[in-house]
Formats: sequence, structure tokens, C-alpha cells
Amino acid sequence: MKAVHFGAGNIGRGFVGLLLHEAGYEVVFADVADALIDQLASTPSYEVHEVGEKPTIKTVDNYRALNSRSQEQDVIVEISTADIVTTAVGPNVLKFLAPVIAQAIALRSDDLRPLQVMACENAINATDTLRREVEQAFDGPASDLTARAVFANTAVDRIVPNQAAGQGLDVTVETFFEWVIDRTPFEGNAPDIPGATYVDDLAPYIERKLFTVNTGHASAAYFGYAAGVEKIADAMADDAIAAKVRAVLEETKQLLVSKHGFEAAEQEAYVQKILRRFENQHLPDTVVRVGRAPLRKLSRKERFVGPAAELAETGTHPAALLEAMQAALSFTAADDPEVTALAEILATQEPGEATTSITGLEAGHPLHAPVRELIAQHSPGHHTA
Ligand SMILES: NC(=O)c1ccc[n+]([C@@H]2O[C@H](COP(=O)([O-])OP(=O)(O)OC[C@H]3O[C@@H](n4cnc5c(N)ncnc54)[C@H](O)[C@@H]3O)[C@@H](O)[C@H]2O)c1
Ligand SMILES: O=P(O)(O)OC[C@@H](O)[C@@H](O)[C@H](O)[C@H](O)CO
Repeated sequence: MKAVHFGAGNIGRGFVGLLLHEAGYEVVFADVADALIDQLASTPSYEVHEVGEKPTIKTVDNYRALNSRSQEQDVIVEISTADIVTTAVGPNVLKFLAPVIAQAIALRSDDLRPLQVMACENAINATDTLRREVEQAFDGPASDLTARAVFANTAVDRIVPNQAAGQGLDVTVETFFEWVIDRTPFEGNAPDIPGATYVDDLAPYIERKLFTVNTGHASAAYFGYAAGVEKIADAMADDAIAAKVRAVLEETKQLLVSKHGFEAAEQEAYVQKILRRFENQHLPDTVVRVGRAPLRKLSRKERFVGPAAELAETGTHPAALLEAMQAALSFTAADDPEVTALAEILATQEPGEATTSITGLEAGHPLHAPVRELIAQHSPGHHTA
């Protein structure tokens, strides 16, 4: 069994690659980072260090590594005979992988079982996004694509911080993990991946994950950054920050319980567990990593505006989410292209227009005016009136 995995970074090596390896797949890592791929290609194994209550060390071997830029044709050939393709590259990168996957599917023999494609990104239905890009790039009858590949949405959850310099390929991760996969596209032939959970309706799980883990995480990051704190665990150790994060998760809990019918007590237990994960002092996770890409995080379907807009539509004022968005607008970490792009929008567009550019909210939406007020405070030379 062979899996091609795009993105040999934190979650790629520390979670998806590990689970596929444990499931018995030979994993072919494909990445554009030259040094990383060279190191993986020349190192027969690496370790995953799970830190927390019951720390363990797991070894990953039986993998190969290809540079998906300089060895693109080799990656296409590998995918054409693979069982699975997974990705963990960031949702905005999926469009660059699609032509490679499309060419591989075109090459694929009809005798093989359909390629099973799963994007493992923090975004709602990222695999659907990838599928649409692959459909556009596919050169051949649509029926060939349908016959030769199945696409399943997933939700992945494991905190994998940026790794310390000098750690080589080894990855430090939390002990917790969850990989929830939509069973329905596989029509009875879902891959056997121990540790993965299959469900018939992914929507509640993916929204619960994004709007609890990632909303809470990003809130801790932006409040922590504003307070001059470096680590997520230290931000959570600050009572004032922890209370603000808690307030944000109260709001998303209200939405998730009413929208998806989760029991309030079950959702509360989920929230508590996640707060404990953020507090994990063994995990060297930083506010800069978790706050990365603020424009993506402030976009329409994402962890802040997604739930806040739905709450506003039902007449609830999402005060805590708005406070977290306010902190996000103040995130100025260096070396983040989205920080620069956000500053450019704030500096050049009037607040109403900037609100739509950043959040995708149209002027008539009930969340537009409160967000516009926040943005006006960040727009040099603009007035709130
Ligand atoms: N780290 C986590 O805790 C975590 C947990 C769950 C989900 N995720 C999601 O997983 C994805 C990856 O996150 P990460 O933390 O591993 O990031 P990362 O930066 O550590 O890894 C991303 C990798 O993708 C590679 N990449 C970029 N463009 C590429 C391309 N065109 N082709 C092939 N490879 C390319 C990069 O070189 C990098 O090695 C994101 O969508 C993230 O939201 C991360
Ligand atoms: O990866 P991002 O930038 O979408 O979000 C940063 C973190 O919140 C995220 O990577 C979490 O660590 C992860 O989603 C936990 O499952």
C-alpha cells in the first residue's frame, strides 16, 4: 500500500505521515522545501515525540521523499499508482497541487482501485476545494476522473508546534489526536487507518473542531501576542487571557449546540479538554505560529467571522469574538506576508471597504457594522462616523 503525502512539515510528519505509516502504508512525502526533502530522502527514519501526560516516542520509517517542484514528474508517476493522496500544506496551497494530482489521475490505470484523496487542512471541506481544482485541471472525460478518484473531507486535530532548530526531522507533538473522515464517498471501501474515525456527516465535527479548537487557539494567540507573551501555554496561564478565551468559546458553544444539536454538557466537556490542551507546558507552541496568516483566519468561513456571523444573524451580539478579532487586527508578527497585506488594506481602504475585503462581510450583514467599528480604530486617518 502506498500513500503520497504533500507537505512534510509539522502535521505532515507528526500526524498524517505517522498514522499512515502505522496503518501499513509506504509514505512518499512530497514537498517544495529543498533542505527538508534532501534530509528526509537521506534519513531512513525519524521520531515523533508525544509530550504530555503519557509521553511516548514513535519511529516512522518505510518512507521516501520527493521534491514536488524539481521532481514533479516523479510525483505524478508515484500518485498514478498510489492508494491514497493526503495533503497538509495550508488551504491556500491546494490549488498548486491540483494540476499534479490531475495529471496523475489521467495516467492512472482503470484496473486500479480509485485513488483516495483527503486534504488534511484547517478549513471547512478543504478536500472539496481540492476536488474542484483537480476537476478544472483534469484533461480528459469527467467520467474518468469520477471512476479513478474519490475525494473525502476530513477534520484533523493534533497540536504540532514549530520544531526547534537542531531537532532534525524529529517532531514534538501533543499526545492527543483526532482524524475524522467522511465515510460516504468511499462507498464501503474506506481505507483502514487505525486511529481515524469515520462518520456519515462530517459537517458538525469539522465546525466543532474549527470553531472550538482553532477559534480558541487563535484567540489565545492574539490576546497573548497583545500582552507580550511568547508561548500559548503561558498565555493560558494568565487568568485575564484565559477568561477572554473562555468567553469566546462560550459564544461558539452556543452556536454549535443550537446548530448541530450537540448536548451542552458534551460540548462543555469538549471545551474543557481543549483548554487543558492549550495549557500543556510541555508543548513549545508559540503565539506567532498559532496567530500566523491573520487574513486567512479573519476570512468569511473561518474561525472568527464564520461563527460570529451566524450568531449575529440570529440576533446574538458576539462580543467576545469581536474582542478576539480586535486583537487579531493588532497582530504584527514579523515575516508573515499576511500581516503585511492586512496592514496594507487597513492603510489604504476606508473602514467599510476594508471590512468587506478582510472578512467577506457585505455592508448589509448584521456583523458588518460592529466589525467596521473595530477596523476604523485600526485605519489611520479614517473616522468611525
Ligand atoms: N500544526 C498543527 O498543529 C496543525 C494541526 C492540524 C492541522 N494543521 C493544518 O495542516 C496544514 C499544514 O500545517 P503545518 O503546521 O504542518 O505547516 P508547516 O508549515 O509545518 O508545513 C507545511 C508544509 O507544506 C509545504 N508546502 C508548501 N507549499 C507546498 C507545495 N506547493 N507543495 C508541496 N508542499 C508544500 C511546506 O514546505 C511545509 O513543509 C495547515 O492547513 C494547518 O492548518 C496544522
Ligand atoms: O494551522 P492554522 O494556522 O490554521 O492554525 C494554527 C493552530 O491553531 C493549528 O495549527 C492547531 O495547532 C491545530 O489545528 C490543532 O489541531
